[in-house]
Amino acid sequence: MAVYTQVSAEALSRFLTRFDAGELVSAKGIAEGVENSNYLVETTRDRFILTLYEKRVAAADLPFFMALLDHLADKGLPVPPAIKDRQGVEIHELEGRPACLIRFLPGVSVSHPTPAQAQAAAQAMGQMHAALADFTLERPNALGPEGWAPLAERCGKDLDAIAPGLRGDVQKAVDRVLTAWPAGLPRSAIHADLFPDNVLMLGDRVTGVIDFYFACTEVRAYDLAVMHGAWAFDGAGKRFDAEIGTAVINGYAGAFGLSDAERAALPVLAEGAALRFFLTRAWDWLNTPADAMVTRKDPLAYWRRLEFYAAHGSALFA
Ligand SMILES: Nc1ncnc2c1ncn2[C@@H]1O[C@H](COP(=O)(O)OP(=O)(O)OP(=O)(O)O)[C@@H](O)[C@H]1O
Ligand SMILES: N[C@@H](CCO)C(=O)O
Repeated sequence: MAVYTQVSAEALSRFLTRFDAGELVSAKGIAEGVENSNYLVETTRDRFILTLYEKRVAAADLPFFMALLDHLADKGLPVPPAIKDRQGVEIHELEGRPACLIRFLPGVSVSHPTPAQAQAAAQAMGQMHAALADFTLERPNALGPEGWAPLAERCGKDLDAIAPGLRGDVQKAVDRVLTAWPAGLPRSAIHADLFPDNVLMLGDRVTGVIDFYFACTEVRAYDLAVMHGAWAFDGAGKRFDAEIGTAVINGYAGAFGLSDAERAALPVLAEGAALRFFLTRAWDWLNTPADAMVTRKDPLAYWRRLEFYAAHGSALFA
């Protein structure tokens, strides 16, 4: 579920009077997603997504995310910008939470992408990187390489409750990846979480790229590494799909380009990306009560990816 904050019909109707968005017809909580509260709102004019930002999104970061979305939408990319009210304001407060009314985009996220869909999504990432070349705002990556050792430390010995010996193995993996981490690759604003559930599609066409709330300034090719890990394995991280992996790399390289240095760094970037999702999932796993209404995501699914990249990474991206 992802409705942490209930919005009353009265409060929502009042909220909508700030916009030229029509009057409230219906509002339904959206079950997908785990980070924020999302509603599908129908008015007499249109459909919108209402998002109330919860624990992981800091209000201070919203201007960066909204500027990024405006920048991409202005360049014609299928991303959902926030709707401006009559005063031109995008970021509001509702029921005590920061809130935005967001453009609704058609499409559905595919749970088992085909190579053609993976290629189209990777092309969309390439187009996004091209459009971000002149985006000047910056946001540090709180879940980037400098954050991994402290996060592993905070998970601590409880990691061994996920799998025996995991804590020591994680420390070794963090050390290994940080030692090999590339210096000097081009940096840019990136999405940083381009999983299949964050891409809306109709057939093989990308109709929406959503959920920019981890977007940050980072090594640009790291975005591609995140995508590769998220798209080219089954959910459990047990089976690698080489055809999807190739479609992701070729889709991106065809749309934006991939330098030799970036390609050579992909094995370690992919290991780093796997580590990032392993660590945040492990933290959530250890700190979310088993009976919470939120589905915990399996950290080991990303540990398996990390092991796969460590074993096969250099052959994979050659
Ligand atoms: N602009 C949009 N247009 C259409 N549907 C959207 C839009 N934004 C979000 N959705 C729908 O709402 C769902 C949840 O959105 P989102 O993934 O942003 O939630 P979240 O809680 O921030 O997520 P996550 O757990 O993936 O980080 C999506 O799966 C999608 O179905
Ligand atoms: N994509 C992340 C969740 C945060 O968006 C994961 O699957 O662990």
